[in-house]
Amino acid sequence: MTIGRSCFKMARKKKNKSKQSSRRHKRQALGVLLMGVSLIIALAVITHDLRDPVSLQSIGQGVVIHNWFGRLGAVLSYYLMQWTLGYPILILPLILAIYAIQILLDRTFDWFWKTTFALLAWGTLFSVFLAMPAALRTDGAITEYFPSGLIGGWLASKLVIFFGGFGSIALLVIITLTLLILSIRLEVAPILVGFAFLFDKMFHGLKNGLAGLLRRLKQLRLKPEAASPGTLPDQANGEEQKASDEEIPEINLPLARIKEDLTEETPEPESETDDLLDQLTEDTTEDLLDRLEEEKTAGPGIQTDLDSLLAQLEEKEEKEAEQRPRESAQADLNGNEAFDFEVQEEVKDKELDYDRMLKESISRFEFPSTELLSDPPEIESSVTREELKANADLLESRLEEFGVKAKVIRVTAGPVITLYEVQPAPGVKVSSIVSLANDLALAMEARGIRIIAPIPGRAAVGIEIPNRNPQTVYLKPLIRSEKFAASRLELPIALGKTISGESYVDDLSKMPHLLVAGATGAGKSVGINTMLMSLIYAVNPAKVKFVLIDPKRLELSIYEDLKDHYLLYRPDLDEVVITKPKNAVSILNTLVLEMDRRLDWLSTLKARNIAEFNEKVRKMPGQKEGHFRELPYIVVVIDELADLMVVAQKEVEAPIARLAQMARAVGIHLVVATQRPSVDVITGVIKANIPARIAYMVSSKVDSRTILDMNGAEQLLGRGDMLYQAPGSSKPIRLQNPFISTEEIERVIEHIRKQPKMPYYSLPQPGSSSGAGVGSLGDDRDPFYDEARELVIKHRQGSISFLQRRLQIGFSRAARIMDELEKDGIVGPQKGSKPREVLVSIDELKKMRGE
Ligand SMILES: Nc1ncnc2c1ncn2[C@@H]1O[C@H](COP(=O)(O)OP(=O)(O)OP(=O)(O)O)[C@@H](O)[C@H]1O
Repeated sequence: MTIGRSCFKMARKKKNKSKQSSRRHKRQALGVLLMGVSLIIALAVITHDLRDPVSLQSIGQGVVIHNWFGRLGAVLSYYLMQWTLGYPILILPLILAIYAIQILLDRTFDWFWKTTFALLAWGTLFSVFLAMPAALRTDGAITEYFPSGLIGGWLASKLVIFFGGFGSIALLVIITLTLLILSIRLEVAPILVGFAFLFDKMFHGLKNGLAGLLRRLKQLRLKPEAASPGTLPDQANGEEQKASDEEIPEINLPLARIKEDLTEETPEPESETDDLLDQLTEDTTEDLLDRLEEEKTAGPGIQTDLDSLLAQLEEKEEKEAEQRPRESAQADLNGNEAFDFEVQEEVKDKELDYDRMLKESISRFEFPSTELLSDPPEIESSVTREELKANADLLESRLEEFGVKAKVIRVTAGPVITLYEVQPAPGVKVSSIVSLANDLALAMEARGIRIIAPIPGRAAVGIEIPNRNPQTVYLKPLIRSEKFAASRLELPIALGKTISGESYVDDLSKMPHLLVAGATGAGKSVGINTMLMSLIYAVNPAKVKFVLIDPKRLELSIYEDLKDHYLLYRPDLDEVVITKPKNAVSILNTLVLEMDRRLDWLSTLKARNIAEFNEKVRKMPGQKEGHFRELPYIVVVIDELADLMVVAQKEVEAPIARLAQMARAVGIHLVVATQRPSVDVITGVIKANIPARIAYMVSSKVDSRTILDMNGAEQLLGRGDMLYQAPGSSKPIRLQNPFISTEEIERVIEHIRKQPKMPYYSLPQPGSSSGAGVGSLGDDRDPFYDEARELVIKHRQGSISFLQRRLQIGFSRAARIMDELEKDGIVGPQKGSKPREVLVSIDELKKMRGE
């Protein structure tokens, strides 16, 4: 039976694989074809030659064709160019090529349509530009449409006719600028600021120039009086001074003024020099040196002033030299600040982009219709009343044969099994019925009979007997059921139908983790698929993300297409649905980091759980954009834990145990499935922290006890027959899991794939030194240490708030990391409110890491 099932399964996998590969090949063929067509069009247009004939009919023998693609190329390029946009029609093959790339990569570029429209607009504009000379020459009466094409020619001629030559050029310039702003997001403000700055500089330059000229003119007028020797206090030098003044006419004007001031017995002659120096300090050193040169030529009479001037100049130079490193350091700092400002702006922009994209994706997201799911077959054989009555009588008589007097008081027929509630006669021990399970199965010709003794809350023993014609439970009616549709559950999962045929829905967020066990072929994979589908039908991809770990391969690979919607993955790993144990360990550790990060955020907002946190964030819209964002739930599915445990038990167990212990509050929920529910796979630590369990048919009582802590699962029928142990309830409930086919899943996934993409929810990157993050578990270092170190060095920003913002962690944690960084000599000590100095360069960091 099991062999049959696994054969069937293998065949299904094979079928899926070959279907996927044939689709991929068709797609690739189409992509290459389109690429080829685009290349042919482009080359035909580029090699268009006016001498070539323009009609296929008119082409006679012996005509030389210049076009690379012969007659067809000549005609094609003629119609494409002359009847449309002229040379700018090259945008057509360009658009076609982009489209072909999309097909080849099986991706839809968000910017495709925008770019297409932009290219069309630019093409048209260029075409008009090309036609402008002819239109201006002929006053709008164009007759030649080369190289502009008909469209450009017609538009250019109309422009010239209506707006005149100057008007149409002005209009074209305005349109070009508008298009530039729209298409390359050209910022006008910085250009205007640039112009303003230029004008300002020019204005000041002009003003200073004029002022200087005026000053000089004024001083020229002062010169004769200043040069009067009689006014000099030092009469002995009078003659010499006179001579020198004559020799050097107007150049020593400032000093002449000093001399003049001295004669007027100004109280502090030095202060005048200071004044002068003050004025000079406003000038550049070159100005000063120029002027000094001038003073030097002024002769010995003014030597003292020159000396003092020289001394002052030296002093100034020293000061300048001293200041230079500081200034450059300052400039560096400023540079850095500006850079960081840009970085912050960029980050902010990105955050705003993220929020905008998220908002748009949420509002435009359409849930899949239940029509995509298959209908249950119209006529399903159901058990008739008579049949049930006959079975009840048979059961009573069989029990009597074994010496047990009992009466069937109620019969409930489910889709797969029927529950007979039996009331033992006075004096009959319940245990005597329980021990009859196997004998009864034989007597009733039934496969597995499960006895519930007693039925909780009832004075009866339950005997579950499989129906002869079991019905399949379909997902569609369950999703449509009131229980599912009207549920206000955070993560509703349609688990199946109860024995009485009622829909059973539970909330994964309340479970909060789920252990699924069952022998191969018992229905685990179908069960996991129905869980994922339930979530897809109920929760927007912005609110829930899946991490899928599938070491068996192929089982969950079908969900790869949900990459841009529901999947959470690490771009640095080479797979989005994890199949390699190495990657599984890595992503599990990343999830531990994510958990830590979320715990931190929750504590910052004083929220007890993710629902409270999201509620608080919703109520602070201002904050939301800057700092906190609503968090999606994360559902981690591991389909076959045993396959991971075999390879790396310790590495896998540690993060699973940590997540199971602490992640419930932060919205990370585990669904762990295994076909080997033995203690080496479901270890005590894992089991103790995963309270909700699903047991499909297992092969032994021991397995049943490992998963449920009781017998019973070994009596299940397979094909989705299961026992669900809800956390906190004393007894498991028997459910029939809904069935979903691969085709249904494909249809739903195809629908989701067409929905607007969600922005990527980034997971924290595990630090390089801690390997795949495993080391961070036992390490004293903060798990964010490596990332923080890299950020600080890269952006040269040693501030706590920077770390808070970039890592989205609380203050105390960021401060702790900063202390660690200081201890390790990455940043300098705290100096007031300024950011700390970053002491290590990016190259040094690389060396530290041994790169
Ligand atoms: N809920 C269900 N209703 C009807 N049939 C089911 C149901 N679940 C599973 N089956 C049948 O059982 C087969 C095996 O199921 P499934 O692939 O889920 O088993 P499994 O437990 O995942 O096995 P394995 O461990 O080998 O992967 C399915 O192909 C399907 O025919």
